[in-house]
Amino acid sequence: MKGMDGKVAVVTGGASGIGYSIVEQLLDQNVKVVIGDLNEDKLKEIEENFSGNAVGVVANVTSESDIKNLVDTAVEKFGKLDYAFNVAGLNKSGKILEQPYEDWKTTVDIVLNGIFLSTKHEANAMKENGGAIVNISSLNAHVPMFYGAAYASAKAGVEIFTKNAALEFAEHKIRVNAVLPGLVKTPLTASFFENEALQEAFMERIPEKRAAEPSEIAAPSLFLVSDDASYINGTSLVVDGAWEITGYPDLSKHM
Ligand SMILES: NC(=O)C1=CN([C@@H]2O[C@H](COP(=O)(O)OP(=O)(O)OC[C@H]3O[C@@H](n4cnc5c(N)ncnc54)[C@H](O)[C@@H]3O)[C@@H](O)[C@H]2O)C=CC1
Ligand SMILES: CC(=O)C(C)=O
Repeated sequence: MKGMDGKVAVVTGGASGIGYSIVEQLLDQNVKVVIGDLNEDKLKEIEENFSGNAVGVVANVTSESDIKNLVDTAVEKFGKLDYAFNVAGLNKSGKILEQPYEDWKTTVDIVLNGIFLSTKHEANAMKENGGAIVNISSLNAHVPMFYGAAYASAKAGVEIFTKNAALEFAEHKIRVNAVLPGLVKTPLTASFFENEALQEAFMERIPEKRAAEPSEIAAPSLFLVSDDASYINGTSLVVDGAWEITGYPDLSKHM
């Protein structure tokens, strides 16, 4: 992709699933990568496999000092920061009537507050020379899902936050875009694929009749930071195999 050779990127949540696929594709484009994640063992394994080109930093996206350290590491090791992919996330949603407030707060903290902290520090490191940021939201930002209120609310927050950041950072030549994946086969969604009835219900609604592979979310994410997307800013790219058109199945029957 245009302009990527020799760039430096930070990827939060890069030890698994979509984030890891982004890391692999960045390394293929000769981009140096600094990964922030909680999974120390996986970070060590990645560092060993891609010696010198990928650096792992144990970082919790809800900790401002961890995020600052992550960004500082990229600048110290590789001299600059050009791209950032804010991917870390989880889903501790549940029935609203029964949802423990702690689970609600954990979800919003990681999914939404983590994106704020990451974007803030990444953009501060980019503001002299410009750059590009991709925030991973979800189709749930547009379409509600039974028992997914905390996650969906936080992901909708990520989408509008991304547009606000694009507005504020344009003067620094930093583009900020959101990617909204549909169903992707990763450890996060493993339980969906273990429940046959649930899987069938999803497939009835997804016109492509399949979940995405992580690489199918990573590739459009890389496109958005590349020079090929130089006039794309503040947008939301839905990558869902046309699922948004049909809406979520009635999961209450299967959970
Ligand atoms: N898998 C799917 O169907 C979809 C996923 N997404 C979003 O894509 C992103 C990546 O998800 P997946 O790759 O599916 O999940 P995953 O579970 O495979 O990977 C998530 C990564 O984030 C890390 N992480 C979790 N909490 C963290 C924290 N507080 N600080 C730092 N790292 C943390 C985990 O250790 C893990 O490596 C998430 O934001 C998720 O909400 C969005 C739409 C669909
Ligand atoms: C769309 C989404 O975020 C899922 C299925 O986790």
